[in-house]
Amino acid sequence: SWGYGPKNGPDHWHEMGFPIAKEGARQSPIEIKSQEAKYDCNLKPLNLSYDPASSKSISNTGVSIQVDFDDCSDRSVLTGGPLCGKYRLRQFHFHWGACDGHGSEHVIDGKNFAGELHLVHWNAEKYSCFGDAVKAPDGLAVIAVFLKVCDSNPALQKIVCSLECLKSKDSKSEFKDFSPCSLLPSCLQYYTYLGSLTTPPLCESVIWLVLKEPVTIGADQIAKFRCLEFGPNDPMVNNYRPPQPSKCREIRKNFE
Ligand SMILES: NS(=O)(=O)c1ccc(-n2ccn(-c3ccc(F)cc3F)c2=O)cc1
Ligand SMILES: [Zn+2]
Repeated sequence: SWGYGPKNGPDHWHEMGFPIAKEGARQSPIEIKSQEAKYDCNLKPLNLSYDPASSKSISNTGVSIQVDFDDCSDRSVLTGGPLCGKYRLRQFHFHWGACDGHGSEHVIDGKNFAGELHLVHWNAEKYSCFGDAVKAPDGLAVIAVFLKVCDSNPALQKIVCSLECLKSKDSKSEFKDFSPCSLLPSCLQYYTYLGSLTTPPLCESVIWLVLKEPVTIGADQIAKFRCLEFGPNDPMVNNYRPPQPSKCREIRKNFE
């Protein structure tokens, strides 16, 4: 099935059952040119209210490392920003490169970061389950946080320590009492645009919130991400989709 290799990677997804990859009007990620993003004074600050007790498990999905949350009630929610309604946190996961010079999905003024964290939320006010929300144009809201290789990040250490038992595809461990807001930068200024999931099924249902400020990850920490595997003897690296045509989409920012 689809992946990130030379035969099943992003350039092949359109011929692997996901024509939207080529034909879509709002595909993600995109390159963000900061000077072209329009400051919108009506954009509210992001309001995050996460309950650490709602974290459930961490798993190697075969394409990323993912922490899943209990989204049966409004325990971890995102409101504000450009959003109408309450978006429930379902999972977060990462994308990263084989080396520090690339690995992020969004690109800012031509700069690639070493990785990117995605916190995936769904509109629980309008839709009854994630599966319904993922098909709606306002169904999902994903916060993207760039990872910059610098000092070690204590907030990532619990994740990094759990990777040793998650090397293989479909491995899974319990992962309780983790506070996802510990992964966020102090400044929550953001860019926002309408886009899609960045992997199949590539649904055009995501309101993207790309934070301007990166967070750090230590060289030793990202090295452990690179020891994970897509499959046997197939190191999990470069699990990112490159920027897609902007197709004259408006990008807004909540800062001047
Ligand atoms: N990288 S990202 O844009 O944040 C991203 C990319 C892909 C997904 N993704 C993949 C499959 N699903 C999914 C899971 C359950 C479901 F019912 C429907 C889905 F599309 C999903 O949400 C979720 C997030
Ligand atoms: Zn992602």
